[in-house]
Amino acid sequence: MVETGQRLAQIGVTGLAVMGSNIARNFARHGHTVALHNRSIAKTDALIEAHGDEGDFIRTETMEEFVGALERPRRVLIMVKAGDPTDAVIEELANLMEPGDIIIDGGNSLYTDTIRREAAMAARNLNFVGAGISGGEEGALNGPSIMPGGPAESYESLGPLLESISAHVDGVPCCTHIGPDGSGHFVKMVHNGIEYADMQLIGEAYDLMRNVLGMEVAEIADVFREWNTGTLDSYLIEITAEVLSQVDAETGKPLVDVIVDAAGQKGTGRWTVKSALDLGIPTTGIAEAVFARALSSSTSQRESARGLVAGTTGAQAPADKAAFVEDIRKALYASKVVAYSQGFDQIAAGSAEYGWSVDPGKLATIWRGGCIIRAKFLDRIREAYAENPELPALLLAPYFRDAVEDSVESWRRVIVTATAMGVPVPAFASSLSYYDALRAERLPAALTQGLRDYFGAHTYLRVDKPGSFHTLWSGDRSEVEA
Ligand SMILES: NC(=O)C1=CN([C@@H]2O[C@H](COP(=O)(O)OP(=O)(O)OC[C@H]3O[C@@H](n4cnc5c(N)ncnc54)[C@H](OP(=O)(O)O)[C@@H]3O)[C@@H](O)[C@H]2O)C=CC1
Ligand SMILES: O=C(CO)[C@H](O)[C@H](O)COP(=O)(O)O
Repeated sequence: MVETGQRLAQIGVTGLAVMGSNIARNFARHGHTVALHNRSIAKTDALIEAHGDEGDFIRTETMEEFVGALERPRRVLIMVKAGDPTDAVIEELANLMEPGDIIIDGGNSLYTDTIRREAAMAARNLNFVGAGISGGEEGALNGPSIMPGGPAESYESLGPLLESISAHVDGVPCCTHIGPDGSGHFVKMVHNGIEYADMQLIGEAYDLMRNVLGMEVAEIADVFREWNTGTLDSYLIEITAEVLSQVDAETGKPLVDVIVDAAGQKGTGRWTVKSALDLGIPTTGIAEAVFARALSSSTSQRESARGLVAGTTGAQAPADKAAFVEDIRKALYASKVVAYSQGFDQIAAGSAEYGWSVDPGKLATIWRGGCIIRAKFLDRIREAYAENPELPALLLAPYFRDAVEDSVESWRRVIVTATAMGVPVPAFASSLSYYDALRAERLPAALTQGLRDYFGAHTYLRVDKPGSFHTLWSGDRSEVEA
């Protein structure tokens, strides 16, 4: 119990599972006094027991005690399960807080929930900050990437605190104010969507080496290790080499061979695709990644389909293994450019729809460190937006345009070979189709418009004159202006 005159905490953390406990330790290690709270006291005690000597923690049991342990304006970071649990904790806190206090939701909340919660809290004169936090367990402890939305005034009080615990790259904190209400959670959602695409592309590259080239897992791990020294240098490529190098102690097999091949998902990738559909942005790389996880988990259907004919008779693996590995690297890089380009398109569209004014260059800057998609690549994205803040698409920035043009022949060879050999490459293939569609002089959408006009009199535009037109399909087939 905290009594008057006792020391008060600069920040409180409620929800002390993987993320909350490590962020609380991170705050404490940076010299901040941290009030701790968890629904069940066991997690609070476990944290104090194991790490109580790392800094100044205030242990609390009840929400009343927790709120009472905070200096004013009170700042509370919620790190509990997204959805109903977050609403329950917000309500409990709001009933105990006073005007001007700040509630920060650091979980993976849906941005529309954040918009709703921010408005509800504002009506009670409380500041609500929806902050995307990325970095997993290790990032939470040693420096995550933090994407806070909410009122700009809240960032004045909160910014220095959050920046102090974030990752830093070239001395720059990986934390910046993103924009109003749901913007922080929106960009975190797209970050996770890109994470899905990145991981799917890595998976396809692995599968090609394994099932087209017949390489051993350890040898593939070495390829990823090598790739991590070049333009693909990133956290996910680095940990791919680690996971592929892991040997299962029980069987002596590569760990990847004893893990069930059904990918889970908690929702952020799916939300990204739903939002892309609503915004009309073709985020195809992320969509393929979400669908690939869903297909992998359709276990009984996959079981029933196992006997389907492959039709790969006569298909041969490329003779030059090293050359094909290089083709895969280039296909991976080009597909990754497409996924990021689409993700940034979606952020621009979301920002325009909700009036957030999200700065893509600032976002690329804070994604350079701390988060799961951190990569050397992000520095190039930051530079691209610094050179031209009005870029029509990331893919069209000179650096990325050159990189993709340099990769496109390899990209095609990889997809042709994969298709001939019956190895699925949904994200590689759809990314190349996106690239081809984007650069096409004419698209078959003209025929779609003709068909729509035929069956539904939906009208079409002409290339040679203004106005909307309709052909009298069931009459004399003359054209009328609509
Ligand atoms: N794990 C990760 O890598 C990342 C997670 N996130 C997000 O951060 C948040 C925390 O994630 P993580 O640390 O993995 O923990 P979990 O998502 O597993 O959530 C567990 C925590 O939520 C609490 N909780 C659950 N239901 C309630 C409730 N009804 N009322 C009060 N508390 C409740 C639990 O309390 P109790 O101990 O009493 O059960 C526990 O502290 C989530 O929103 C997650 O999506 C964000 C980035 C990365
Ligand atoms: O936010 C995260 C990383 O950035 C979390 O780890 C999240 O759980 C990842 O999503 P999923 O579980 O759907 O793969």
